[in-house]
Amino acid sequence: MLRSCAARLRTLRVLRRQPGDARLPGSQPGSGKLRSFSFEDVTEKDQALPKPSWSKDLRLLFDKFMKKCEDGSWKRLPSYKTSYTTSTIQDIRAFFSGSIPLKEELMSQARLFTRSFEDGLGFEYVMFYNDDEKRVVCICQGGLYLQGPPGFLHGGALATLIDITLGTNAMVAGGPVMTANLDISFKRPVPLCSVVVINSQLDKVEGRKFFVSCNVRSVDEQTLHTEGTGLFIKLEPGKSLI
Ligand SMILES: CCCCCCCCCCCCCCCCCC(=O)SCCNC(=O)CCNC(=O)[C@H](O)C(C)(C)COP(=O)(O)OP(=O)(O)OC[C@H]1O[C@@H](n2cnc3c(N)ncnc32)[C@H](O)[C@@H]1OP(=O)(O)O
Repeated sequence: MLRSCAARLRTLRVLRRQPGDARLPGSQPGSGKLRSFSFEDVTEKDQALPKPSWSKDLRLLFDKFMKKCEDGSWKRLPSYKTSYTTSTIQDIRAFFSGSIPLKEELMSQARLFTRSFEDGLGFEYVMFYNDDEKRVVCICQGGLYLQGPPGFLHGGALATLIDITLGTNAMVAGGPVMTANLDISFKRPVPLCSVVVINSQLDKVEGRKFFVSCNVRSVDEQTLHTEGTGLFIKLEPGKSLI
């Protein structure tokens, strides 16, 4: 497994040097400098689709869940490198009542943490949502740059994946939320480059409070790696965050 990860790393290093790389909108490829930027420049590519860096396990799981999407009971959730799309930036600013602390030019350089690594080296994941069951499943593969103990996934990386899965579950049910509390029990370490499944469930909604829980299991479901619960608070339009 680690050997295939190393091969992917070599391939990615070669790919990284190719010209015309538009992964960082606003940057001149190869110049190392940032040019002035307009949001219209963003050509967002859906990151939650198969890539060469995906392992066979991740591809098989992806196919399995795409099959479940065919009758409409499950939906694949697209995912982008920014936390927003070109058309929603004004809505987001209005929603947060001007309390986004970054200037627009810097905002244009900001990236969703989990989509900031090069393909295969960081977080590779796809989420699927079942509206009737209020469940979100995240299939994910933590790459070589997410190491904690030698050969294993960093606990903070796993906590991040849990946070975005639980947060997405709350968000698809109730709109924009922020994490107020996360409680995670690490039971068995996750081997680096392996694939795990985060199964989350919306347990309860009390006013603006969304209570969500999850477990993290190996692909063969034999190993329970982690359990977690989270509290997410629905944001109120116009209420400043800071
Ligand atoms: C149009 C916009 C669209 C945007 C779309 C963008 C698309 C993004 C797509 C990417 C997907 C990402 C998914 C999200 C996952 C990442 C989340 C983060 O990292 S987030 C980053 C990390 N997180 C942060 O940085 C958050 C920092 N914290 C905060 O900003 C605020 O504390 C708050 C917003 C969480 C709540 O503030 P506030 O609105 O003023 O709330 P109140 O004081 O009024 O309380 C309301 C109720 O909640 C209770 N309650 C509250 N807190 C707690 C608690 N800890 N413990 C227990 N309970 C708590 C409180 O007792 C009350 O209960 P009750 O009396 O009604 O019964």
